[in-house]
Amino acid sequence: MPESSHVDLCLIGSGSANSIPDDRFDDWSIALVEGGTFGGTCLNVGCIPTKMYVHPADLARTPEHAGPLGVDLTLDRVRWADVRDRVFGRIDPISAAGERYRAESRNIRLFRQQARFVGDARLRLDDGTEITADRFVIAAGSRVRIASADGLADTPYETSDTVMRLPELPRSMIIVGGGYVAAEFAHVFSAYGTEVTLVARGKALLRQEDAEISSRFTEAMGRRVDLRLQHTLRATRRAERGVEVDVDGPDGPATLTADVLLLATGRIPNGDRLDLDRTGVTLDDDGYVVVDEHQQTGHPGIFALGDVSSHHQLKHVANHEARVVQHNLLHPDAMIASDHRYVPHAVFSSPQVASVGLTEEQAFEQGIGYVVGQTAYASTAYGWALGETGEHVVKLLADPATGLLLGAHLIGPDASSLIQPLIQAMSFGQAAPDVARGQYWIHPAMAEVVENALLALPLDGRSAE
Ligand SMILES: Cc1cc2nc3c(=O)[nH]c(=O)nc-3n(C[C@H](O)[C@H](O)[C@H](O)COP(=O)(O)OP(=O)(O)OC[C@H]3O[C@@H](n4cnc5c(N)ncnc54)[C@H](O)[C@@H]3O)c2cc1C
Ligand SMILES: NC(=O)c1ccc[n+]([C@@H]2O[C@H](COP(=O)([O-])OP(=O)(O)OC[C@H]3O[C@@H](n4cnc5c(N)ncnc54)[C@H](O)[C@@H]3O)[C@@H](O)[C@H]2O)c1
Repeated sequence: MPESSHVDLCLIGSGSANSIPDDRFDDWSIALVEGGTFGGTCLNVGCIPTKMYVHPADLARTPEHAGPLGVDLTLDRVRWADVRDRVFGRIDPISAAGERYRAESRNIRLFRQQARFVGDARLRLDDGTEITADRFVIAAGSRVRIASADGLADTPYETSDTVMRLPELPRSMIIVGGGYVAAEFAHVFSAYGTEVTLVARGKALLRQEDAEISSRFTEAMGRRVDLRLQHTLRATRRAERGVEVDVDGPDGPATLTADVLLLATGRIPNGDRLDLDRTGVTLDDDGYVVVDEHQQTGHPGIFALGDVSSHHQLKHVANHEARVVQHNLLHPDAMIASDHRYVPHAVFSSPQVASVGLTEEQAFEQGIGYVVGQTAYASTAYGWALGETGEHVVKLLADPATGLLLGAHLIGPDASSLIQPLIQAMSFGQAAPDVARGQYWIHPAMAEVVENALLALPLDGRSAE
């Protein structure tokens, strides 16, 4: 007969929720339910392995960047199997050790199954085990969205879940999508030597970015891959070697062939697979669990965090929300709110892109007054050292009345790190002139491009005070 148990806390998902139980929860009885690979998306198939593929890709492009500076280098080859085995030789043991640690813990019981709600605060696992709990945390993440195309069911294809474990480096690859995943893998595989065709239905790549950044990125990627913008996927089929893909573009239909097809067409939150209506938890129109500022769902004592409830679908957001939920579980009478005011993101492609706050288009559409300050990497001393030619920029938007930053958008080397003082300025309400002149900027570091963009804002030295 299937067992049933009652616990103080039930966590659904071992990604970000796994960081919640620390020694303050030692006297809580906890159930941790995980139906997939222990550790979730970021560790196993997301942020961490992808960036471990991006760094070797950056290295593989060194000869391209060194030549114009007078250093002739050649790339012999990328040893795919060694790259892959380094990545998963590092990650798989971390996942296994994390699982072992939880499985052996005194007060936490690990259930390695899929779960669904079958009643009010009542969860059923695949083997029939039922768990009731005083509090639940739904941290079930998201899954790959598969684009539809005739014949896809009979065509071999990869997604971000599988492509990093390919047995060998493909000679050619068709990537469908124009967002984060497509941008990062187009960089990785083209740098490794794969012939990449990138099929995107929009007029540009990374269309959620500020239009100027998206357009600069599209232009740069267009020089590296066979870029098919405004193309839709119609049909796919298995070919003698690899796949054939029929697409429709502005010049009519075309058939593309490649060894491998990679679908990078977004992610769907997993709330739809939990029968949440049985426990009074609602989903919004896009399928995300609805939570309040305390990360609490409509059902008191049931919290949600991360990709299952956050439109951002970013690990640093899931981590922040996990800290908020952790506090609110421990201090139900003094709950704290999540801070989603200035959520940054970066695309680890080449060039890198990083952004926080409003794009110029959003500021315009929302009728918010703004001024723009923009500086090219090429105009700073370290930009000269790098041989920058003007395509990489820092673009800032600020409120002309207060000098407070409204948005920051970077494209170029180390954009994901260079943006941090701008995230800090926005988070702590520091006005642009104060950030520019209230501290030293190391000369001649690349960060001077940020200083110069702050100084380029037409603000007459205005500060928030
Ligand atoms: C290729 C890729 C690259 C990425 N790169 C970055 C990046 O560079 N930076 C960044 O900030 N973000 C990145 N992300 C996004 C980031 O990985 C996610 O935002 C983050 O991992 C979400 O964490 P989570 O805890 O919400 O969900 P997850 O880590 O996905 O955890 C959810 C867990 O719940 C389990 N589960 C789901 N349903 C059930 C069920 N019914 N029963 C039992 N268990 C269940 C799943 O198996 C999973 O292990 C990337 C994502 C991808 C796909
Ligand atoms: N560096 C990072 O932080 C990072 C990296 C990778 C992934 N992620 C996270 O993972 C999520 C998923 O990434 P993603 O790139 O898959 O999603 P995305 O939402 O960034 O991009 C999806 C792309 O697929 C296209 N698309 C959707 N349906 C399509 C269809 N039927 N036919 C053709 N094209 C279609 C969209 O137009 C878009 O260009 C991101 O939203 C992001 O939150 C983050």
